[in-house]
Amino acid sequence: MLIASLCVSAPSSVMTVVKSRTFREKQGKILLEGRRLIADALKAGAVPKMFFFSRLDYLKELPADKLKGVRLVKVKFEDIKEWSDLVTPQGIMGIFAKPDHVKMTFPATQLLHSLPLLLICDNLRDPGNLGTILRSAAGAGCSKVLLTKGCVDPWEPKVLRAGMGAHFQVPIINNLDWETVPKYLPDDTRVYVADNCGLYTQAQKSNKASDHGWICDQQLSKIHKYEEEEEEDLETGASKDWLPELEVQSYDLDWTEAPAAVVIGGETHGLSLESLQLAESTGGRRLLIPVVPGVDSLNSAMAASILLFEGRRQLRLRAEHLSRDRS
Ligand SMILES: C[S@@+](CC[C@H](N)C(=O)[O-])C[C@H]1O[C@@H](n2cnc3c(N)ncnc32)[C@H](O)[C@@H]1O
Repeated sequence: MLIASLCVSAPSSVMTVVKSRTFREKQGKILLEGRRLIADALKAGAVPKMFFFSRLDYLKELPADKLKGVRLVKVKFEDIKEWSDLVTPQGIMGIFAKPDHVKMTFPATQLLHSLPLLLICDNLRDPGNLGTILRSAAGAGCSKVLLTKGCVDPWEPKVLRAGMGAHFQVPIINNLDWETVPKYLPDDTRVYVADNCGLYTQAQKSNKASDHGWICDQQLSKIHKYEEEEEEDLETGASKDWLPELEVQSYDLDWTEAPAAVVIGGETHGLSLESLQLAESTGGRRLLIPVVPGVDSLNSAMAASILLFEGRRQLRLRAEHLSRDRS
């Protein structure tokens, strides 16, 4: 085992580079911290390039065959403490090649409990929220998590910290354009959008998409926005996308009869038009978690968790009924 002692004159500036999105994107490398996360990454087949550690014991806990050809650098615990994002630094950090979900091996127990339930994150910007969502998705047995362009990088240290190992339990497909999302969905998937519709309002009579039945207040405001844009377009002759009509249903009514994907909207702008269009084209609906009047919306991670565990409950109930019918 070849171990180098690193003379780092400005450790914090080295780590600033290693933790930056530019480093991850240009170099295709990520930083992982902590013994458990590093062990999970190695088990999943992630490729290590370099380890910083303060005690040899920490390296001995890792599988020796995975350390071949890896640069091993012994540093002072004070350095690790300075670089660390953890409340209790664990004395080891590793630089890995950015994992590719196709080449990763996910834990057998996770695969055994995997359900025809997917999650799509639509412009989620908050690292803590995304990490929490990934952890819930792994816990609920989601088969995949798709992140559209505009979401925070899942390999950012704060996302990794909140994810608590979920990155190596469930496949995460990142940086997707909406046009490519359907390629990652199983056949016949219905896409449902999580929608904090607020108060329902009987749509006023008009010739627009709001003609039929009950729709969300929020949807009405979006419709007004698109109507204004449409009027502008009449002058230029350009045609605009129309606002999809999607039924609203309470999240606790059955929605898992086909493979289901749930879209969670971003913290600031909520759901995108593209997510509504995909839901409409796949026969999906809006899922509403009813809240007490006057409460605006739930935090996106909370809403995602409620919906995913409800999806899990429904799928397990269906499986139980099926097995009872067969016996
Ligand atoms: C904080 S909310 C978005 C608020 C945003 N300002 C808006 O007006 O849409 C983030 C996302 O969480 C989900 N969400 C929040 N509350 C929900 C509820 N009561 N029912 C279903 N989904 C909800 C939705 O996907 C929403 O887009």
